[in-house]
Amino acid sequence: MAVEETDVVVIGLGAGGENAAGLLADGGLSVVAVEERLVGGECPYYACVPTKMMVRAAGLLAEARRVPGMAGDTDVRPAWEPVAARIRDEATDSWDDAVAVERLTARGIGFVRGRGLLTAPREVTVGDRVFRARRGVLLNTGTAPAVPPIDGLAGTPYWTNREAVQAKEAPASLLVLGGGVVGVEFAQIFARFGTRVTIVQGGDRLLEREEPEASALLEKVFATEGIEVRTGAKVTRVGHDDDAFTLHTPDGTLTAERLLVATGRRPNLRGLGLDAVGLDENARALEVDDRLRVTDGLWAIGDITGKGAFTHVSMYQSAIAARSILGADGPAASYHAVPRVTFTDPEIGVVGLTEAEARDRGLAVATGHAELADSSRGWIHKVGNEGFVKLVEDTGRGVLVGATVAGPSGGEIVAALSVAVHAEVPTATLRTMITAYPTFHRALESALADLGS
Ligand SMILES: Cc1cc2nc3c(=O)[nH]c(=O)nc-3n(C[C@H](O)[C@H](O)[C@H](O)COP(=O)(O)OP(=O)(O)OC[C@H]3O[C@@H](n4cnc5c(N)ncnc54)[C@H](O)[C@@H]3O)c2cc1C
Ligand SMILES: NC(=O)c1ccc[n+]([C@@H]2O[C@H](COP(=O)([O-])OP(=O)(O)OC[C@H]3O[C@@H](n4cnc5c(N)ncnc54)[C@H](O)[C@@H]3O)[C@@H](O)[C@H]2O)c1
Repeated sequence: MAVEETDVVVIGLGAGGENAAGLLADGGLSVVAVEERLVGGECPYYACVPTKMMVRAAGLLAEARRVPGMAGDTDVRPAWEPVAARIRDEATDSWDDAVAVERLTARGIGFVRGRGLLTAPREVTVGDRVFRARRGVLLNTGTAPAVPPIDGLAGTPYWTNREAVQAKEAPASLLVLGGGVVGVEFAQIFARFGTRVTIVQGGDRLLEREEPEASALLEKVFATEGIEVRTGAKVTRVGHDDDAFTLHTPDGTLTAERLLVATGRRPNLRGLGLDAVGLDENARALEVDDRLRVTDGLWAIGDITGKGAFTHVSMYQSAIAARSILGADGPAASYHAVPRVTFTDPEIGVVGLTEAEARDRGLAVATGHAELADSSRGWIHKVGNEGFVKLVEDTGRGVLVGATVAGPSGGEIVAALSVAVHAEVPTATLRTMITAYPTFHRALESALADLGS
């Protein structure tokens, strides 16, 4: 078998892999890009983009339902068809990546559809082709839904995010297994389209990685929207017949037309040939240095690095990895100010550390809190004004190390605090800032005033 020579092989074209392949080609290197499914990965076809189209549609319904008592009357009759059509036609091209492939090849990148396998250092095999990468290999293989080994679940037509974004109609009822980000976003979307939703969460609260105040707020809002939340739940068995799924728990059974499994992700590391380069394919994540290097001639970016499973992290890392592969200088990767947004209503925008994480690191911590409803804008906004600002200060250094903004546009407002955490702006300086009246972000002033009190 003839070995094909190239400078770099990229295995897996998630958001970061696609971007890095382009940067490397622009930098003058020959690049072979290997993707077994769809170029662009999870985000454009099964995750961020289609789910945020759903969030937008569900938000329109919620706003229309808020009209009575504020601005007249509405008669809201949800229809899923425009949502499904938009995802099919505008977002995913019927889950076809021809345009994305064309974008790659137009930049001179060699595209190979297939499963990439590391067969030796700097060597990748795809089917019957073998590539030797002079500079090295970049891995961006991402994650797949993790499905728990619950008795009876395998073999049933349960949904993961991949089937849920292809829904042709909103089901009459839906059980959501898992109350993390995926679970809560889909739960509220479908509930707003009339689906009777129950979240069955193993952890003791929703969004257990975020501030407990955010979990409590979501649980309160979900209750008002008719979404049932069962926390601390243990599902022992899953049943399915033509009409329904049944979850068996020690407290009884739950039944619904559809079941969405949203219990986390598993990294696509198994079967990648990591043992051929002396690495453990059973690891939760690949250990990378601050240039995204795993070992000599091997780089990794995206969800498989365990630095935050978000598209913006994958993109951020792709630029650093590409620079490293090109031998160019530039800032090293730093993760002290990773932002993330749970696109529920209220949105939960977060940056950096939660209070618990800051305390676990042994920092001297002060927190500041303000309710959005108590701000002038929150009071004016009235219906749908639930939310808060929570700041986490490292009092030793006098800087914010984390913040949460929950509420209308929480994911946008938190950007101001991302700047503060990223640039380590002294809280004393933040307190001298002028915030426009009457904006939601004026609540930042109140939260700053509350710090340590
Ligand atoms: C429902 C949902 C909603 C989300 N919403 C958001 C959001 O709003 N904002 C946000 O920032 N993040 C969101 N995320 C997370 C986001 O989707 C991921 O962080 C993002 O896709 C980045 O992943 P990645 O770059 O690691 O690779 P991925 O997108 O996972 O892509 C990896 C690619 O590698 C390919 N591959 C794997 N193994 C091989 C192999 N051996 N050979 C060839 N190809 C291979 C796969 O087919 C895949 O195309 C969401 C996730 C889910 C599940
Ligand atoms: N808006 C966004 O940026 C966005 C949206 C969706 C997903 N994501 C990314 O995708 C990642 C994965 O999200 P996710 O929600 O799938 O995972 P997750 O790890 O955030 O949450 C999974 C939840 O499922 C629960 N769980 C696990 N096993 C269970 C079981 N057997 N029964 C009941 N509950 C169980 C856990 O307690 C946990 O709370 C996120 O961490 C995030 O990085 C981001």
